[in-house]
Amino acid sequence: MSNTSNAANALLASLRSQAPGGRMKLLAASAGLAALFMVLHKLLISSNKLSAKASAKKNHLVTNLGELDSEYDVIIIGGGTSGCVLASRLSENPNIKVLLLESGGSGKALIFTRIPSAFARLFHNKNYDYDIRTEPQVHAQGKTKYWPRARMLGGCSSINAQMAQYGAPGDFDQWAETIGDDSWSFKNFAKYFRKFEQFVANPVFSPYTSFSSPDPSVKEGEIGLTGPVEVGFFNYVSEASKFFVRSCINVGIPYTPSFNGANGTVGVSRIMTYIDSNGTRVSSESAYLTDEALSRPNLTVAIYAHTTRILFSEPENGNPRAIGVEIASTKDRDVAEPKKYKVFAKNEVVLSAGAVHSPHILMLSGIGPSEHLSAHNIPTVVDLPAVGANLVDHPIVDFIFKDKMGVSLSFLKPENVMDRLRSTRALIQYTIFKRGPLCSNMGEAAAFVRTDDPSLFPKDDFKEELEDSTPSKDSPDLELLCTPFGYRDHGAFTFDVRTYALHVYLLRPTSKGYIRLLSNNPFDNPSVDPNYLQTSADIHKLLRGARLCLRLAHTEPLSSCLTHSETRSDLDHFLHEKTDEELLEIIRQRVETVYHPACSCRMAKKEDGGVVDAKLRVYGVDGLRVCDASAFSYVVSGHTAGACIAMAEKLSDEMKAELKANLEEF
Ligand SMILES: Cc1cc2nc3c(=O)[nH]c(=O)nc-3n(C[C@H](O)[C@H](O)[C@H](O)COP(=O)(O)OP(=O)(O)OC[C@H]3O[C@@H](n4cnc5c(N)ncnc54)[C@H](O)[C@@H]3O)c2cc1C
Repeated sequence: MSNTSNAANALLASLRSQAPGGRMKLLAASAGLAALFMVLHKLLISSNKLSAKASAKKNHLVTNLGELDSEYDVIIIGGGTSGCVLASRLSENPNIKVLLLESGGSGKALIFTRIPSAFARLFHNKNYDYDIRTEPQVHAQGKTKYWPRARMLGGCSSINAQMAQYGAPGDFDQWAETIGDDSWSFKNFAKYFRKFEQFVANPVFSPYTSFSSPDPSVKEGEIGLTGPVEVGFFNYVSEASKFFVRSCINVGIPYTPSFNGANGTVGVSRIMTYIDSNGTRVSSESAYLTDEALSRPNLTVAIYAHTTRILFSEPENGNPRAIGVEIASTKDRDVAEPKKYKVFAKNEVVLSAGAVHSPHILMLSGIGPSEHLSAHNIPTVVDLPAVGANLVDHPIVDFIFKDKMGVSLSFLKPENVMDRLRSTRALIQYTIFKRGPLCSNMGEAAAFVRTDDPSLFPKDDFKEELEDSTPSKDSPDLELLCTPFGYRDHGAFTFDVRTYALHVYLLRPTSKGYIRLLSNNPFDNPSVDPNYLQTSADIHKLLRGARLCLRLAHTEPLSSCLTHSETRSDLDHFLHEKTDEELLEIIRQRVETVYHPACSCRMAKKEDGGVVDAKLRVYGVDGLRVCDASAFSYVVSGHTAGACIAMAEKLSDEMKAELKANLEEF
């Protein structure tokens, strides 16, 4: 409401101040279209709210925590990317009674999660985002960084950039080696990617076109066709992103039809996305918590149900056992003494609250570094120092250029009447055809490269030897991305000219940080420190990536798209003239999260800093597992949602088999 009236006021103001007689018709047309924009916008939002309310009612999402049963077979904490998969898959067995607890509401009820380009509109809104700020980054000019983390069903899959690239095969082989269990190796684990994927060919564009006439380089079986998560190439791709792909090929990055194949992920391509053929985001809520799943009598999904701690029994034969959870309504988060409820788990509790909140909840429950827990008056249940340690995140650096050819989508954040006209047209196009610029997922194309590739980084120009942190030679350590407009501060700041942006991020950082408690109030955010650029290798690899981005901006055909005569100091047309020292300082100043925190409860041997074993069971306690990005052994060389979904598919299969055996015993 406030956004639309702001737009209307801005439009009226510009009409009053600018309108000379000759432009009256254009302005009147703009006013008409802007009014239409507002009506469409309202209609979209209200129809979405109505259908969301209707569907919440029909699907019995529980909001009154007093209505919950006292006992379930399995309780899952966190209805995010991984939690929705677990709840849906486990409850396929009608004999397993499952409770899913989510701190937020429904994600698919929100219009800004549905429209692929709109996700940043939910950032900082405390009803939908935990609105986390990191500790000051010692190696990045002491600045704190904003970390969006979704509070809603679907979790971060409801607000992410929908890029469906899952990492490199070597990542999973390294997980298998780290934990000493071959079920995690790519050759065994890849079947879980195929299990969740439902590839739908876009008749207008697809590198594979269709499986009846596949691209010769793509083998059938390299992508799943029948899973719940629709993936494909239905995202909008701006002209500049197509030029980016060609410029990458021109500097020597090979074209690849698939980033997820057995041949590795190195190369450049248009990105496959979690956007369906109807131009709508596919989240793990929309894919797994279907009407059919929600109507199962053995599945209960409680929303606005914030877990305050896990409950344990006294140790009987050595280990304490997780027997249930304590919860409070998220709506009471500002109440001094919120009402608490207890729900018990007959078999297992699974923690899927994400890389920030899974270690947070463990520590609130007494599992973590004992001294740290005591400092916050939390009695230790298990002294497990690795909880919250080993946090790794992908750091990103952005470069912004002025667009010369009108290909930028900057108009989606309108600055003037012409922008409003174009965004109205885009909204109409989306409303009627579910196509067009609003279907941009922002990261439209990407390139994955290695910093030791001599064709991109010749030894004469890049002399420094950098430690190889990749798991195998087919794994990249840098990703280059293009977005169809430039922004800073995660979209909070845009430019008053049309812009285009290139970004580079480090895929295998060696810098490590932590998650720690700030207080013992379960509604407070924890302390988050990714420790960006702690190691010299990390910043020097980003420097190589920065040089490559700047080279691409000056390589045809992308170069002709950008106004290189532009001398504004907040744009980057002349950055390639800077010395390495100057560029290193710019990297320190600009580094941000690319939203992929992981490894804070990592799967590894206990003596190597592990929190969970190969079956994702927490060391030293029975009946408790962690399944989400926090359990990654190492962060994947790419985007993290796919590996979370596949991990949850794997655990569901294993738990179903174990629980079936248990149920048959009784
Ligand atoms: C802006 C953004 C863009 C991204 N872009 C991409 C991309 O393009 N492609 C990609 O693959 N990945 C992307 N990612 C990363 C990816 O989405 C995440 O790594 C992944 O979704 C994490 O899944 P998860 O299951 O670990 O946690 P989440 O999905 O974060 O789920 C955790 C859930 O637990 C809930 N929870 C937390 N605490 C409690 C509590 N106390 N009680 C009850 N519930 C609780 C949360 O509300 C949340 O729903 C992006 C992430 C963001 C934020």
